[in-house]
Amino acid sequence: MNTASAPETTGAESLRARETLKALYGYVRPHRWAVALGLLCALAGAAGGLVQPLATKTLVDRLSSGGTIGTVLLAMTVLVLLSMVVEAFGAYVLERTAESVVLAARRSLIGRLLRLRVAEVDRMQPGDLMSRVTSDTTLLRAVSTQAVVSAATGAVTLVAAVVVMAFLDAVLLGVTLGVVAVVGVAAALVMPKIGQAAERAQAAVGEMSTGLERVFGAFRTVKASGAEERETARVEAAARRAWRHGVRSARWEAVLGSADNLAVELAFLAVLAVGGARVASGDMPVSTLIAFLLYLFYLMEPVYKLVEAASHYQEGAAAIARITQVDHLATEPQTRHRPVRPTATATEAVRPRPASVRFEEVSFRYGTGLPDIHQRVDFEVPGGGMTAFVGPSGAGKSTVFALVERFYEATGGRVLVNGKDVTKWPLSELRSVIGYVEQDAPMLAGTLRENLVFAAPGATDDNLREVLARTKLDALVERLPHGLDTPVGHRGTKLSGGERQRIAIARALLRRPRLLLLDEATSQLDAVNELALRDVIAETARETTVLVVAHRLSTVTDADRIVVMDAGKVRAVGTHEELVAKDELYAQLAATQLLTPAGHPGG
Ligand SMILES: Nc1ncnc2c1ncn2[C@@H]1O[C@H](COP(=O)(O)OP(=O)(O)OP(=O)(O)O)[C@@H](O)[C@H]1O
Repeated sequence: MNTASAPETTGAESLRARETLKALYGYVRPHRWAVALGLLCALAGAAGGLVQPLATKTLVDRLSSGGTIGTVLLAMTVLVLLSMVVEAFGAYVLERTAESVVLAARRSLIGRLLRLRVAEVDRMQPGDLMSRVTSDTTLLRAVSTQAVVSAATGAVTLVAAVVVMAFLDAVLLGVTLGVVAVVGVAAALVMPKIGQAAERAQAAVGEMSTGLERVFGAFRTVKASGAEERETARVEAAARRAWRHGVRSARWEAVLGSADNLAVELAFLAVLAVGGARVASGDMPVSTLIAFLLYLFYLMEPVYKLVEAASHYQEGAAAIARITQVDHLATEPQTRHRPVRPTATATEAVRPRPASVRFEEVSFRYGTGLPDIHQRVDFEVPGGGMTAFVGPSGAGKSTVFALVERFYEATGGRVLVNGKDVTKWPLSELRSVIGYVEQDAPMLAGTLRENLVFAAPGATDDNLREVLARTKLDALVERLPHGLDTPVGHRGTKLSGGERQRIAIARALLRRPRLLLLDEATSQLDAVNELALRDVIAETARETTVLVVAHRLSTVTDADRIVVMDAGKVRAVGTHEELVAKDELYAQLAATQLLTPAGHPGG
C-alpha cells in the first residue's frame, strides 16, 4: 500500500512543482522586458564587483613593481559609483514590476472570486478566500521578480567568478567547489521545509481571516452570547499558528543563511591552507592568492543570492499554490453583462412582458452525498399573476428560486423560464429579467441610494421617487440626516429589519423585472406596511410574474395559485379555496394560521 502511494505523492508533487513554475511564468511573462532590464542592471552591477579583485591584483602588482596606482584607484572609484547607480535603478524597476505582478494577480483573483459558482462559495470560507487576495498575493512580490533576478544574476556571476578563479588557480578552485558542494547538499535538504512552513503559515492567516469574518458576520450575537473571549481565543489560536509556522520558516531560512556563510568561511580556510602552502613552495605568486581570496568573498554574493532566490521561491510557491487553488474552483460562464435598462415609470407605455416558469420533474441536491431536496418537482406558472409557495420549513421553497436564478443546476429534469431551459439562457440575460429579494434582504455597505439602484444602476431620480413612494420608503428618506445619501452601515445594520425588506423590494422593483421572486419578503413588516406592500405586489403582479415564498398564509390567500410543497415534493396546486378543500396539509396550515373554522376537509 505504502509503496504504491509513495510514487503517487511524488507524482503529485512534481505536478504541483510544474504547475507552480507555469503559474510563476504566467505572472512574469507580461513583465518580461522590465524583469530583463532589472536583470541587466543587476548584472552590470555585479560585473562592476567582478572587476574589482582583478583591479586589486593590478594594484598590488604595480605597487610591488614600483608603478603608479592613481589611474587604477580613480577607475575603481568610478566603477563603484556607476555600479551603485545602475543597481539602484535596477532595484526600482524590479520593485515596480513586483507591485504590478501583485496587482495583476489581485485583479484576476477578484474577477474570478466574483464569478465563482454559488455552490463553490458554499464550500469555501469567505475569510480564507479574502486572505488569498490580500495576503498571499503579497508573497508574489518577491518570488516573481527578486527571486528570478537573484537566481539569474547569482547563477551568471557564480559561473563568471568560477571561470575567473579557474584561470587563476585550478587547484584552489577544486578545493573551493568541494566545500561549497557539501554545504549546498545540506541546504537543498532544508529548502522544502521552508516551503512547507510558509504554506502552513499562509493557511493559518486564512483561518485568522475566517475567524474574524465569522465574528463580524454576527457581531451582536457574539456580544449577546458573551462569546467575545472564546472567539478572541479562536482567532488568536490561528494567529499563533501563523506565528509558529512563520518562526519555523525563519529558523530554516537562518540555517540556510548561515550555511552559505559557512561554505565561504570553510572554503576560505581551506584555500588559505592549500594556497599558503603553494605560495610558500613558490608554485603560486602571492597576488594570485590575494585575488583568489577576494573572489572567494565575492562568491558569497552570488551564493547568497541563489539561496535567497530559493527561499523566496519556496515562500512564493506556497502562495502560488493557494492562489491557483482558486483557479480550480468552478466559475459561472462569463457573458458580457447587458446593462439593465433604467426602470420605466408607471405611465410609460412599454411594459415588460411577464415571463412564465415551468419545473419539469426537477430533482436537485446541494452536493454529492447530500439528500435530495427536490424530488420530481413539477409545476407550471404562466406569465403574469401571483403564485405563492407554501409549506413547512425546509420543504425546498427557497431552492425553487435558487434554481430559477441558476445559482445551482438541477440534477434531473428541466427548469424553464419563458419556455427556455435556464441552462440554455445566457446567464446574464436570464438574471437581467429577474428581480430577486432574498430571504434576509441583505444590504451592502454604502449609501441608501447605492443599495436602491444596485440592481438597476441606470435608474433615474424620477424612477427612484416613484418606487420610494410605492414602497412607503419616502418618509424614511426624509427622516434620514443625509436622505438617500445616508450610509446604511455594514450589512445595513443602521436600518430596521422592515426597512431593509422594503429597500430590497424597491431594489427589485427598480429593475422592472419580467419575473419577480420574493422570498419571505414581507415577513418583518408591521401590519400597515405589510398591507401597503401587498397592494404594491398585487399591482406588480398585474404586469409581471410574481413568485412569493410565504410562511404566513394571510399574505397569499388572494394569490392566483398556491403551490404547496412538502419534503421536496409538490403536494398540490390551486387557489386558497381549492386547497382548503382538497389538501390536508394546506387546510391544517390555514386552520392554525387563519383561524378558519374547521378548515380540515377530513375533520
Ligand atoms: N446551500 C445549501 N447547502 C446544503 N443544503 C442546503 C443549502 N441551502 C439549503 N439547504 C437545505 O435544503 C433544504 C431546503 O431548503 P430551502 O431553503 O429550500 O427550504 P424552505 O422550504 O425555503 O425553508 P424555509 O421555509 O425554512 O425558508 C433544507 O433542508 C436546507 O437545510
